[in-house]
Parts: sequence; structure tokens; C-alpha cells
Amino acid sequence: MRLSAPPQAARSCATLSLPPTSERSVAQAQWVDISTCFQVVKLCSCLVRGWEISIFMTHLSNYGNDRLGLYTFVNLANFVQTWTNLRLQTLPSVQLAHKYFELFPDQKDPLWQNPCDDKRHRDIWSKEKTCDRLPKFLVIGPQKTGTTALYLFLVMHPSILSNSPSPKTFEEVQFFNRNNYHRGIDWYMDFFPVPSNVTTDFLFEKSANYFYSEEAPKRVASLVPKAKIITILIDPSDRAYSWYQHQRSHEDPTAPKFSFYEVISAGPWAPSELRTLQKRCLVPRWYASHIERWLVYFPPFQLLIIDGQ
Ligand SMILES: Nc1ncnc2c1ncn2[C@@H]1O[C@H](COP(=O)(O)OS(=O)(=O)O)[C@@H](OP(=O)(O)O)[C@H]1O
Repeated sequence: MRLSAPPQAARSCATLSLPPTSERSVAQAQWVDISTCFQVVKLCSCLVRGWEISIFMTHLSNYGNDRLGLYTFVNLANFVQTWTNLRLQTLPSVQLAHKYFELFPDQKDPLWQNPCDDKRHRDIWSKEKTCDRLPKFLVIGPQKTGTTALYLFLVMHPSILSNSPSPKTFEEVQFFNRNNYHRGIDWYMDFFPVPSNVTTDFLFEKSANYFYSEEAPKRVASLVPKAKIITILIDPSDRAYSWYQHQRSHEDPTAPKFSFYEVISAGPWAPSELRTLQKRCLVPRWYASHIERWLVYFPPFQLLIIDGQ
């Protein structure tokens, strides 16, 4: 929404020390309640002639805020129309979104939180929904260390329940590491059963790519901060060789073109497809770096490292 100040709105603004730009965003204000919005409007109504102020409703990261945000925004618009001379204009939502993310590029990537962690959000959370369909622990990989075997052993226990399979990635949901994350929490929770007893049932998920994902630790910590994190480690060279054989047998078009020795010894001038294969083969073996990243977001007692050798 854009506010254009018509001539009538010209007032004494000498006390305002706003820079003389023709377009000034006031969206930095996180509109938590209506009174904050009214302060913003008060500011807008005091601007010199010809200035324009762009107001965006930020995308907020959980259901509670989204609902309050809409309510706030409607009331803000009503207030401006009723009590000021400011003229309201708007653009198609996609254009607004482009503009917003130009101004705040870091907010392109949302960070989901558990809607039930905050009482204010829980109070307005739909009665038909539950926050219990979230994992209590995660098996994060890395690939080829015996994670499938661990997964199968775990689901034999009557109180341990895992997600339903994904049509694309089989038993792995791969939510926290990839673009599935942008499908939102409902998409993720739909993979899990509703536990019959929240205290004694343990939901879990195994996605072997989480281990070395740059994004996963932060995202997991935001949504399920109390989750236990399980990783299995074997000799990194055994893991790399197993991964290479896995790629060959799973019809990776690049892997059959190169021997394992070529993959692990490729230098900076090797063909890019070989360098890419090498990176995918070897990056997960930097165990210490990846574990350090998880430890930024989780205390050590929440992390279990299993010797899979
Ligand atoms: N119980 C047990 N203990 C240790 N290791 C085991 C176990 N069961 C399977 N394996 C070996 O684990 C390799 C597969 O690992 P993952 O299941 O993690 O692979 S995957 O990432 O899910 O594709 C795979 O290694 P490769 O034989 O080199 O392919 C399995 O042989």
C-alpha cells in the first residue's frame, strides 16, 4: 500500500529529521499492535508535500502473527482513510511482494516457529489443528552411514512413530534442508500421525541430508528447539566410497563416467561436472565443521553421535 501526501497534508514538519527521499519505507516497523500502527500513521500525516510513504504488511513467520497482522493492517487502512488527508493507493500483490523483497532481501527465507510455543498464538490457533505432529527427534545422517538401518530398527518400537513416505524421497521428508521448507509447517506436519499419547509417543524423522545442510540446524532449532539430534558417523573414506557406489547404482549420469579415484583426486581444473560430483561426495565428510554448525543451535546434550563403524 502506498500513501501519497496530497497538498492538504502539508504541515509543519520542521521537527522531523527524515531524509528528503521521494519514497521512504516505514515498513521497518514491525507492527505488533495497533497503537504502533497509529504512531506510524501519525508520522505519515506530518510529512511535507509530495512525499510518498510505502507501507507493506510484512510476511510474519507464524499463524498467530499472520492473523494479527491482517487485523492490524485493515484497521490501519481504515484509520488512515477516516482520520487523515492521505490518499491510499495499492499495487497488485505480486508487484508489492517484489518491492518488499527488494527492500528486505534477507526476509525472502522465512523461519518457521512452532505456533504453540507462544500462549498468545496458541489461544488463537485453530481448534482443529494440533502442534503435536512434530518430531521429538531427528536422524540427520549423513548419507551412507547406516541411517536406513537405524530408521528400520527404530520404527519396530511400538512407541516410536515416523513420517509417512514421500512420493519423491521415500522415507525421507527432506523438509529442513531444501525448498520443501517453503511449503510451510502444515505441509510438514501432514507427514506425521497424530500421536495417541503425546507424552509417551515419540515422532521422529530421518533425512540423511540434514547433517551437512547449511540451513537445517537453524531451521530445526526454530521449529523444534527441544528435539534430540542423532547422527551416525563412520570412517569418512568408507562413507565417500559407499556414496560413490550408491550414485552409480542409482543412475546418476555423471558417476559412471569417472572412477572413484578420479572423483576424490580431481583438481581445480577438472571438468565442472566432475568437480560437482567431488563436492557432493566429499563435503559431507567434514564431520567436525558440520557438527559445529549444529552445536551453534543445540546444546551438546541434545546431540547424540553414534559410532557406526
Ligand atoms: N546395521 C548396519 N550397520 C552399519 N551399516 C549398515 C547397516 N545396515 C546397512 N548398513 C550400510 O549402510 C549403508 C547405507 O547407509 P544409509 O542407509 O545411511 O544410506 S542412505 O543414505 O539412506 O542411502 C550401506 O553401505 P554400502 O553397503 O556401502 O552401500 C549399508 O551396507
